[in-house]
Amino acid sequence: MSDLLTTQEYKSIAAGLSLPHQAFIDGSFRSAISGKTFATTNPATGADLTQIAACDAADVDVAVEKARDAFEDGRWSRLHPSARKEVLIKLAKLIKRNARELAVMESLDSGKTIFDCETVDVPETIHCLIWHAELIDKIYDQTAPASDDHLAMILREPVGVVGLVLPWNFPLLMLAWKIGPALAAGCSVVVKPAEETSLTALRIAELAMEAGIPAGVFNVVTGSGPDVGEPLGRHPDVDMVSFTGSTATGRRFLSYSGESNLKEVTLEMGGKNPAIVMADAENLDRVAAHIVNGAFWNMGENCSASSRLIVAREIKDALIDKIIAHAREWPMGDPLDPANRIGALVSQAHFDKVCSYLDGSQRILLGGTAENGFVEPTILEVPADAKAWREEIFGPVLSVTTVDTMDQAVALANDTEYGLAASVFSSNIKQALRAARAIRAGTVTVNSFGEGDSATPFGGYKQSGFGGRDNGIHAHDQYTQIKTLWIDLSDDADEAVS
Ligand SMILES: NC(=O)C1=CN([C@@H]2O[C@H](COP(=O)(O)OP(=O)(O)OC[C@H]3O[C@@H](n4cnc5c(N)ncnc54)[C@H](O)[C@@H]3O)[C@@H](O)[C@H]2O)C=CC1
Ligand code: BAL
Repeated sequence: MSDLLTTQEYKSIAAGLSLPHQAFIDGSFRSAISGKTFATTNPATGADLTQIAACDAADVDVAVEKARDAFEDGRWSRLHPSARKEVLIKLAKLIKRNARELAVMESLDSGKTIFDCETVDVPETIHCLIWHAELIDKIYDQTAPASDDHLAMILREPVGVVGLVLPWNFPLLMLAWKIGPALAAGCSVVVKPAEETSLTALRIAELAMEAGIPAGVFNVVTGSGPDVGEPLGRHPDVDMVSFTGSTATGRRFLSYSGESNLKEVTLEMGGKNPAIVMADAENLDRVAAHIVNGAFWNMGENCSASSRLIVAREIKDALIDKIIAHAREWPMGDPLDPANRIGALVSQAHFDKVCSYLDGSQRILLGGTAENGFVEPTILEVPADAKAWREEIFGPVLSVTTVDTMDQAVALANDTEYGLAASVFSSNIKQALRAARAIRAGTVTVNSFGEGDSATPFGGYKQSGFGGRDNGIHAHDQYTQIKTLWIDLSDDADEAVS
C-alpha cells in the first residue's frame, strides 16, 4: 500500500502516543474505585505499555447506573434516528482523522501487523459504523393485519442497557460490530474490552464524546473476565449482553443470565472451520492463496479461520506445495514493519497454548517453530481424531487430512461441535452448492475464503453461535425488541378488542 509509512515512522508515532489507561464512565476517564491497575503489554517485545484500571463489580454498578439514567431520560435513546446517524457519522470521521494513531495503538497492544491494522481493522471499523448509522433512519416499523376498527402496529424499540463483551483478536472491529448497531438503535452500552487489548476501545470512547454521544451512553469498563465480565453478565439492570469470545466463556454468560434477570444473550464463539478442496477445483494456485489467507491471516487468531483443510487425496501434494509457496510470501516479524504479514500472538499465555499443539507428534509439512511470542505459519498432517484437528487452536496452524469424495468431505466438515464458517472449492458448481447447503455453518464461501462484510450477517450454528447475528440488518435485531401497539378505532367503546 503506497500510503503506508516506514517502520521508523511507525515507531516514532508509537513513541509519541498518549495511551488511555482509565475506565471511561459517564463521559469521563476515571480510575477503578479500588485504585487497582494491571499492566497491558506489547506482545511483540514483552514490554509493558501502560497500567490499565483494574475495575470490578463496584465500577460495573456505577457504569450500569449511568447507562440506565442516560437510557431512561432519552438523551440518546429518544433522539430522532437521523440525529443519532449524524453523531455516529461524525464519530466515524473522527476515527478516520485519527486512523494512523489508532492503527499503531492496536498493533502495539495486540501484536497484529500494522499492515492489517491500517488496511483492514481501522477502515472496516469506519465502514461498519457508517453502515449502521446510514441504516438507522431508513428502517420502517410495520402494521399487522387487523380489522377496519383496529390498528395493530409492530414497533421496534432499543433493548435498553447492553453489555458488550469483547475478544482480543479484533479489538477495534469487534467493538464496531457491536457499538455500530447498538448505538444506532438507541441503546446505552457498557463495553468490556478483553484485558489484553483495552487501549483502542478507550480511545474510541473519548472520540465518541467528542463526536457528541452524550455522557453515560458509551461506557468502557476495563478489567478481567471474572471481575468485570461476570458482574456485567449477572447485573440485574442490564437488559442484554452481546459477547464474542470462546465457547467456554459464552456458556458462562448463559448461566449468568439464567441465574440473574434472564437478560437476552447473543454469543459469537469459536470455530474449527473446514476448507474443502475437491480434485476438480480450478486454478490450484488461486485456491492455495485463499487457503493461506484463511488459515494464517491475523496469525490464525480468527474465529472464522480455515483451520482444517479437507483435500481430495489425488491433489493433496500439489496443493500443499502451492500453499507452502504462498505461505512463504508472508513474512513474520516486527508488527510495526509494514512488510510483515505475521505478527506476534496476543499474549504469552496464548503463545503457550498454541505451542502446546506443536508437540512434535504430528507430521509437520511447514513451519512448526515458535519463539518469543511469534509462531511460524504451520501445516500439520493429522488424522481426524487428533487434538489439533478437533480443538480450536487460534493460531497460525493448519491441519490437513485427505478424502476421496465430496460426501466424505462434508461428513468430515460437519464432524465438529462448531459451525461458524466453511469454504468449498470445486469447479462443479452444483456439487459445490449442494455441499455448501449440507455444511452446518453460519457462513459458507464457494471458491473463496471470506467472512462477508458489514451488510452480511455473521454468526454460527451449533456451539459457535447463539441468539443472533452480528453485521447486516440482522444485527439490528439483537439490540431492539418488538412492541405491539394495538389501537381500537371503533366508535363503540364497549366493543372488545379482538
Ligand atoms: N470467537 C472468537 O472470536 C474468540 C475466540 N477465542 C477463543 O478462546 C480462547 C481463549 O481466549 P480468551 O481470551 O481466554 O477468551 P475468553 O472467551 O475467555 O475472553 C473473551 C472475553 O470474555 C471475558 N471473560 C473471560 N472470562 C470470563 C468470565 N468468567 N466471565 C465473564 N467474562 C469473561 C474476557 O475478559 C474477554 O473480554 C482462544 O484461544 C480462542 O480459542 C478467543 C477470543 C476470541
Ligand atoms: N472474524 C471476526 C470475528 C472473530 O474472529 O471473532
